[in-house]
Amino acid sequence: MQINSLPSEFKTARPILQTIEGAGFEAYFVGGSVRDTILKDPIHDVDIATSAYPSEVKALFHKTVDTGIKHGTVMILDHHHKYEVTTFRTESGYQDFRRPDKVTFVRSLSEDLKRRDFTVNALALKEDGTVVDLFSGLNDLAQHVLRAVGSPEERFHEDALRMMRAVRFASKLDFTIEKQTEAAIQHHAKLLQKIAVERIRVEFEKMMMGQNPLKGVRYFLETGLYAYCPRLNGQKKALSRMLGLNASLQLANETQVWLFVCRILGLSAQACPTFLKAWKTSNDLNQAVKAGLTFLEALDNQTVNAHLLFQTGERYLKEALTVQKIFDVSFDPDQYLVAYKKLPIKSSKELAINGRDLITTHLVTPGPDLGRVLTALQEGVLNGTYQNQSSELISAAKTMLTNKEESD
Ligand SMILES: Nc1ccn([C@@H]2O[C@H](COP(=O)(O)OP(=O)(O)OP(=O)(O)O)[C@@H](O)[C@H]2O)c(=O)n1
Repeated sequence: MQINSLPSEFKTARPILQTIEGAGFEAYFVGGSVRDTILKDPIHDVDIATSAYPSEVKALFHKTVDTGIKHGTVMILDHHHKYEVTTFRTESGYQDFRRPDKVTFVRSLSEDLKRRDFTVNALALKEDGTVVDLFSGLNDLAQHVLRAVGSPEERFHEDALRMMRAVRFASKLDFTIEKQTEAAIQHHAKLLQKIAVERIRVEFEKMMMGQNPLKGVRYFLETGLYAYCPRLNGQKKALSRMLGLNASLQLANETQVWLFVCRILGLSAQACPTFLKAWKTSNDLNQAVKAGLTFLEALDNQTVNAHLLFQTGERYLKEALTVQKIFDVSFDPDQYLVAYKKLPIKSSKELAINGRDLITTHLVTPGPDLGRVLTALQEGVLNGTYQNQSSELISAAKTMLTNKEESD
C-alpha cells in the first residue's frame, strides 16, 4: 500500500528519516500514528523506529536528549519539534508482566514489529509513503479487527496492560476483538493485578471516552478484566447497567467518566473518595466528582437550590448535568444552567463587601465572627433576602451584630 498524501506531522518529520537513511540506516514511522493515518483519524505522537543504534542516531543530529536511551529511545530536537527515535529492538524476560528484563537492539524491522501488541499497531511507514505490513495489519484495519501479533498468550504475558489496551482500542476504534485474542484476555485477565493502577486507569478512562465505549465495556465485562480493577470485583451487575442505557454514551473528559462510573455503581458523594483513592485519581478530579455527585444527589431528592448551585460552580455543574442526561434522555439541563446564570453572585469575591470593609467600618474585628457574618450575608444574597449592595449589606451586618450582642 502507498499513502499518497501524508499528514503534515509526517511531512514535517520527513527530513529526520531522510537524514537517518542518508547515513545508510533504515527509518520508519511506526505505531499508532500509522494506524490512525490509514484510518483517516487525526494523529498525535509521531514515533520513529530505526536500524541505527542510539549512539549512531545521536551522531547524526545536533541536538538530542537521552530520553530512554536504555530502551533505545533518543529524542531529536529539530527547530520547534521533538521526535522520539527508537532503535529496532527485541524484548525478553517480562518477569513482572509489564517491563522487559532485557532489551536487545537489532537491525531488522521485522524483529521489531513482531514484538508489538496488535497487528494494526505493527505497521511501518516509509517516508515516501510506502506501508510495510508484515502481519496483515492492513486487512485487520479494513475489517475493523483487533488481533494480537503472533501468539496472543505471549503478547499478554509480556505486558498484561495490553489486555486493557485491547478493550480501549475496541472502544476507541469501534473494532471487534478477534476470537483467539479475546479468549487469551479471558484466560489471562488476572495478570492485570500485576499492573500499576495508574496505568490501568489511563486505559480505562480512554475506553470510557472512546468512539463506541459500550463495545469496550462489553469486552471488559465478558473477559473478566473488570474483576481485577480497583473495587470493581463483584460489580458486574451494576456495571452492566451501562449496556442498557438508552442514550449514547459520550463522555468528554475524566470528570465525566468518574462521575458516570460512580453513578452507575450507586456511590454517594460521601462514598466516592474511598473509591477514587483506590484508582489513584488526582485531588482535582476527586473534588470535581464529589461536587458533581453532591449536586446529582440533590437533583434526585429535588432539593437543588441557589446555595447548592453556587457551591457546585458552573464547571462542575455542567459536568453533572451532562452525566444526568446520559441516564435520563428526557432530562432538561437548561433550567439549572439558567438558574445558575441568574445567581446574584457566582463566587464569594463578588459579594459587594468583604472582610476588610467590615473591619474598617469598625463593625467587627478579625476572628470567627467576621467569617460567620460574611457567610450569613452571602447566604442572604443567594436566597434573595438582601440585594448585593454594600450599603444594604453593611446595615444587615450591623443588625446581625447588634442582635448577637443583645443575645450574648
Ligand atoms: N503495551 C504496549 C504499548 C505499545 N506497544 C507498541 O508501541 C506503539 C506505541 O504505543 P503507544 O504510543 O502507547 O500507543 P499507540 O498505539 O500509539 O496508541 P495511542 O497513541 O492512541 O495511545 C504501539 O502502537 C505498539 O506498536 C506495544 O506493543 N505494547
